[in-house]
Amino acid sequence: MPLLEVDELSISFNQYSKGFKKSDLKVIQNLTMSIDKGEVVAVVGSSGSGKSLLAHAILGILPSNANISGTIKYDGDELTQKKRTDMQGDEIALVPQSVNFLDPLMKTGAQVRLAAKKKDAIGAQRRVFDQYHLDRNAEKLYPFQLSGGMTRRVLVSTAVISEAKVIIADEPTPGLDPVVVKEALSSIRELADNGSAVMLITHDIGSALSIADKIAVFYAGTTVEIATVKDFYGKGEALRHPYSKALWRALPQNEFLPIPGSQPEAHALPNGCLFEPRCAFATAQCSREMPAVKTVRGGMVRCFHAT
Ligand SMILES: Nc1ncnc2c1ncn2[C@@H]1O[C@H](COP(=O)(O)OP(=O)(O)OP(=O)(O)O)[C@@H](O)[C@H]1O
Ligand code: NI
Repeated sequence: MPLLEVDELSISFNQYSKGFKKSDLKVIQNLTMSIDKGEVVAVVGSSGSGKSLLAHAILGILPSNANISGTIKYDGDELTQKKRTDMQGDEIALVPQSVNFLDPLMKTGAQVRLAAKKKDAIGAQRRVFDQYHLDRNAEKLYPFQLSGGMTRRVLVSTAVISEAKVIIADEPTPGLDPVVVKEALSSIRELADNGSAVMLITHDIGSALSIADKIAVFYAGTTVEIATVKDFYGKGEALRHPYSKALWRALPQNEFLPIPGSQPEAHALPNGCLFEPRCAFATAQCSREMPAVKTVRGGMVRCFHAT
């Protein structure tokens, strides 16, 4: 049984435009995915595809104008707001996308200790800092005194010390030098090897492939494919969705072929398949209906024509 299970999740925002006409902006549609213990599932997709919103929905921190449908389950039970309060937030931890999640007025050591589960918070914090190559002096620094790489390691430390069973790392490596990226990624892999279920959110498919077990490909607020890392090779012949194949082929180390067109915006979504306007294989059915999720060769795909 998966530790975290998202089923047919949809999220929209109430918007009031001119003349007080209320409209509903759909940002996530019928999104389905799951993560097992010990597994890293990477969520890849371009900017605005709904990656951070998925993380925020799981953590129950969406803004109040969000409407949610579908279910999110943790260890078999639906994650209601009450269940989240009962768990006191220590089963699911976020490595946030923005350093703004750190308190600028609090020294990093004290901040990380707040998340500690053990009684000996200082000991636990020092062990985690050692593990992530943050020296003794680092605990006395304020967030603004940290380098980019140190900030990332402090953020990861917060998740590690919480001993959370589900860890969601939202874009943990932007703007870091390659050595630090590698280090941050391997520390995320370690979390899974120690038994956590990890969601790695990134727009960098290369990073995702280096540590993940599965890749969930997002497009315009839904999962178009979930494939194992082994399916990413050659010209993408083992992949199931035209968008995943195109993403793979667009990598510099592959054919570097750009995908014509752009991801539709939330206020102008197509009626049928969200990828239809850019798809070379689209038929009349694709412009009429959104394809349901199906299993093809052991992977999940949302395409009428996948074989
Ligand atoms: N509070 C909000 N009200 C209305 N729309 C929102 C709100 N928050 C996010 N959105 C919209 O939802 C969509 C998905 O946003 P999200 O932050 O999840 O994207 P992302 O995949 O994480 O992108 P990035 O790679 O840039 O971090 C975007 O189009 C965004 O503009
Ligand atoms: Ni994001």
